[in-house]
Amino acid sequence: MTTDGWAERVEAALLAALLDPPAAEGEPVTLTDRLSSRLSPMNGSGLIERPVTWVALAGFMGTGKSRIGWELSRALALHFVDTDKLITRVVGKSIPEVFAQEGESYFRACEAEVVRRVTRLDHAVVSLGGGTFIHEANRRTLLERGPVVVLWASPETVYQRTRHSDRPLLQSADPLSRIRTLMDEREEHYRQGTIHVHSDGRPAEEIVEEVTQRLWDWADADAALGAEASPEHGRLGERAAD
Ligand SMILES: Nc1ncnc2c1ncn2[C@@H]1O[C@H](COP(=O)(O)OP(=O)(O)O)[C@@H](O)[C@H]1O
Ligand SMILES: O=C(O)C1=C[C@@H](OP(=O)(O)O)[C@@H](O)[C@H](O)C1
Ligand SMILES: [Mg+2]
Repeated sequence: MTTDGWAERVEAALLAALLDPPAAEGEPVTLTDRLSSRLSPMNGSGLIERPVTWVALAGFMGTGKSRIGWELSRALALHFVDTDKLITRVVGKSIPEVFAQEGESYFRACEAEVVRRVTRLDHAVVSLGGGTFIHEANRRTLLERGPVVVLWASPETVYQRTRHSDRPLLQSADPLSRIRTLMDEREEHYRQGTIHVHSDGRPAEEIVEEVTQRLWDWADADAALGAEASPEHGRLGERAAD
């Protein structure tokens, strides 16, 4: 198994996924430049105040990472990256095809590379796959980069939300038992996230609202901690406004 050339392909896919239309002649072409140039028109009417300019969403399958991540990115006027979609784009196969034809370990290697790349982005909401945060190196890289919001749901909710999908790890004669077992195994890892939000029986807008509020609380606490360490750090100008 090899992921040679992956860094370049992931970079190209990130650019393609985030940039529409493609760069015109004379426009900045690095990812960071393009991200800031794409966001700048929104600054015309004043500052955009956000709690953060980067956040990742983790949690079990079906907790709503992809959907809530997308809606959160709209609410915060940030770009959106779903790591599974990125892998699908780079490999040219669906996630079930990657698992069936290349194997899970290949998929995990792709995931690790994608984590390294998306943690170098700014102005982005990143929705992870359900297994991404389970691997220690990914977890460390993500938590060093910024807050990781973990979404939670009961096994029954997960089952209802995933029963008509083709998630490879849930192809079982008894998917509910499989969900329970896998969730038990993974729980201790998910607990290491920064912020925890329940998604059972709640509409997406309510979840996005709670996530946003909790990110503000986190950012304020972080700024207060920084101010204690160094009085310069906590000033308003240091917050994630642009
Ligand atoms: N809060 C919610 N209430 C109802 N359905 C939801 C909610 N969040 C997500 N869903 C639906 O559940 C399914 C799985 O959500 P998804 O975002 O793909 O989860 P994940 O990325 O965590 O696996 C999708 O059909 C999605 O629209
Ligand atoms: O939990 C997992 O290991 C997986 C979760 C999936 O993503 P979602 O959590 O978005 O369904 C996808 O990455 C892959 O099927 C493996
Ligand atoms: Mg998803």
